[in-house]
Amino acid sequence: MVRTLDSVSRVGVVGAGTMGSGIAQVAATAGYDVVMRDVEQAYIDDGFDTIDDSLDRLVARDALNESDAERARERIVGTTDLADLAGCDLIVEAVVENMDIKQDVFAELDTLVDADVVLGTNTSTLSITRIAAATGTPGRVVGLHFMNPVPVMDGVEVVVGEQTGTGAVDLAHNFAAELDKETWEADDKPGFVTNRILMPWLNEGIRAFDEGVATKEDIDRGMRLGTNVPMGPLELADHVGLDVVLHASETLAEELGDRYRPAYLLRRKVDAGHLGKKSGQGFYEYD
Ligand SMILES: NC(=O)c1ccc[n+]([C@@H]2O[C@H](COP(=O)([O-])OP(=O)(O)OC[C@H]3O[C@@H](n4cnc5c(N)ncnc54)[C@H](O)[C@@H]3O)[C@@H](O)[C@H]2O)c1
Repeated sequence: MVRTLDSVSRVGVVGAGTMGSGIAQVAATAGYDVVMRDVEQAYIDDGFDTIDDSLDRLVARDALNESDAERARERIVGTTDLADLAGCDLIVEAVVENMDIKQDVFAELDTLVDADVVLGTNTSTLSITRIAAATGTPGRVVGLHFMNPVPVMDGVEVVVGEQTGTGAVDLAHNFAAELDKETWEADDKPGFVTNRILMPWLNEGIRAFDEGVATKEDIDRGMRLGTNVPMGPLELADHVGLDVVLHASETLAEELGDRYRPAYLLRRKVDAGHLGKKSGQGFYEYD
């Protein structure tokens, strides 16, 4: 038996980067006390800067009132000490997308937190089952795949590993609902639903551009106007980060074969350090 939502009041978030800071923010906004852990104080400080900016933007557009934003901010505590997660009722891991690092984190968490605490992972492409294998309690490990940017996106993908128990799955859905997110469920197969379909779509957009099918602007316009998506493949790839798209595509290609092979131009952009919006240049240029 794992803890149900009624007994969750403190949430531990491992990793204070793009996703961890967002998850900490939405959990705190929903009223949970949050302990956010990263390996260095500088990363925690960056995480808090991201949270402050995001809360300010929400207040500016009247999506959140100022006192609720302040209260949310006060509910989040940062730490570099994993042991500070010991009293948490639910853990969400959002460290770098690397199996060895995630397995180390889960092995440590397994001995640190009570045996009925659900351990969620925000992995985009890695096997939940393999992450869970680093623990002695794989039944409590579940995929809790938030979308970027977490405070803006409405959906969370719940991923069920080979040994994930129904209690952990139920808690994942219920917790996401408490954060005002809708969920869908995927079996633990490479890329789950979202990245399995998104990654080849992005790569095909990049190949279409490289092969001269249309200008980059027209590829994006065509997909926006033609299929009613908010962003076309080249602008979305820039937004996600070209290094992130490359890494995810490589992981999926290892498992699913050639149809997931990254586009040549994607690799060339990453080799050049053109990573998209975050580096100021990708398929487009940014200020
Ligand atoms: N960025 C996205 O668009 C996106 C979307 C969905 C899911 N994800 C997944 O979320 C996870 C995190 O991605 P991100 O974009 O936030 O990465 P990020 O690089 O912004 O942040 C990762 C953080 O983890 C920290 N970290 C590394 N080892 C740690 C440890 N042992 N303990 C605590 N912190 C540690 C790093 O210092 C860094 O601050 C990955 O699994 C990624 O695949 C990312």
